[in-house]
Amino acid sequence: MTTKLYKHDILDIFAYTLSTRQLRIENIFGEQLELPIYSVFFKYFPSELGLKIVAVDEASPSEIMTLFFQVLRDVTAKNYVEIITDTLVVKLDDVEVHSETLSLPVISDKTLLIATRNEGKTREFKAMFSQLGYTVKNLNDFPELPEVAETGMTFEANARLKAKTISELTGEMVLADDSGLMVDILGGLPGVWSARFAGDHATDDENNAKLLHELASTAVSPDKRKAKFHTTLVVAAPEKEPLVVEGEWFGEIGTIPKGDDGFGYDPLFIDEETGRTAAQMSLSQKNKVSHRARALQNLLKKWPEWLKQ
Ligand SMILES: O=c1nc[nH]c2c1ncn2[C@H]1C[C@H](O)[C@@H](COP(=O)(O)OP(=O)(O)OP(=O)(O)O)O1
Ligand SMILES: [Mg+2]
Repeated sequence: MTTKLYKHDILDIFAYTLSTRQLRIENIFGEQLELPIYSVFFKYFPSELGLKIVAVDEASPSEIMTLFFQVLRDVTAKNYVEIITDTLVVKLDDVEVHSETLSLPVISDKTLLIATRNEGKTREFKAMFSQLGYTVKNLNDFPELPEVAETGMTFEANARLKAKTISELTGEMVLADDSGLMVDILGGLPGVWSARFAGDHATDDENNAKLLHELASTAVSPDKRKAKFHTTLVVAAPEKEPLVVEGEWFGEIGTIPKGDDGFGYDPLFIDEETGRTAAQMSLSQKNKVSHRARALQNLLKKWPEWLKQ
């Protein structure tokens, strides 16, 4: 007897299994497999549905979410947008996919060009977008594309400049990120000049040293070292009005650099929630709380409407 598994079956099974931590799925022979979710050997059997089950063992929430999207795509052989609008509530520790029409951006060949040469940003975007099935490329993959002069006085102006210029040159949909550190006692500096705080071709270490120097005389107590990271993301595509979102992350500036992860001012930026510097966080930890992660969450909410433009 062959059990027909349709999309809603799979969704029900997934929602049930992930909530009960038991993975229960009927294979094409109608046998039910009761398996604990996190030591699950979740095997697809080839069937007329074209369903195949992949071994998932000790998977992390993001890996299971990737599997979840893969199952949905395999079962319906459709792209994310159709599938996601039917997704049930799936709770996985700190990753939640809601049933209302959450649509994920659909990019034809699943490649997204980021108008940046900053590998620190790119590493974070790669981690975020790979969970949604996309390959991220940046301007270092296209050396023939020009450096865009950031003549804007705001993050949005610069992000628009970067996204629009590269989109017009390539005819592609392009995401740009203009971001920076804004320190209260410095009146919001270095802000849009964060990359050039210590001079036109300053390194991260030089920028951090300048920041410590600027604060040494004026801001001894922690309450005088309040700061935030800001990101403005702009998506530009031919014949469309650009999509603009932003995100912020609050904290304070440390007195000595701590941590080896991240990039830019991360070793000096102390997250207000955890008291750890951004450089003391792993990539996935930072990608849950950072200004960039928050901006991306805002982007994913606005994306479906923007795509229909
Ligand atoms: O998560 C972050 N953690 C630490 N520092 C950060 C972060 N996000 C931006 N920042 C700093 C780095 C750079 O000094 C400036 C961004 O300047 P910004 O012009 O947006 O980037 P960029 O010039 O390095 O590369 P690009 O313009 O090609 O995207 O703010
Ligand atoms: Mg820049």
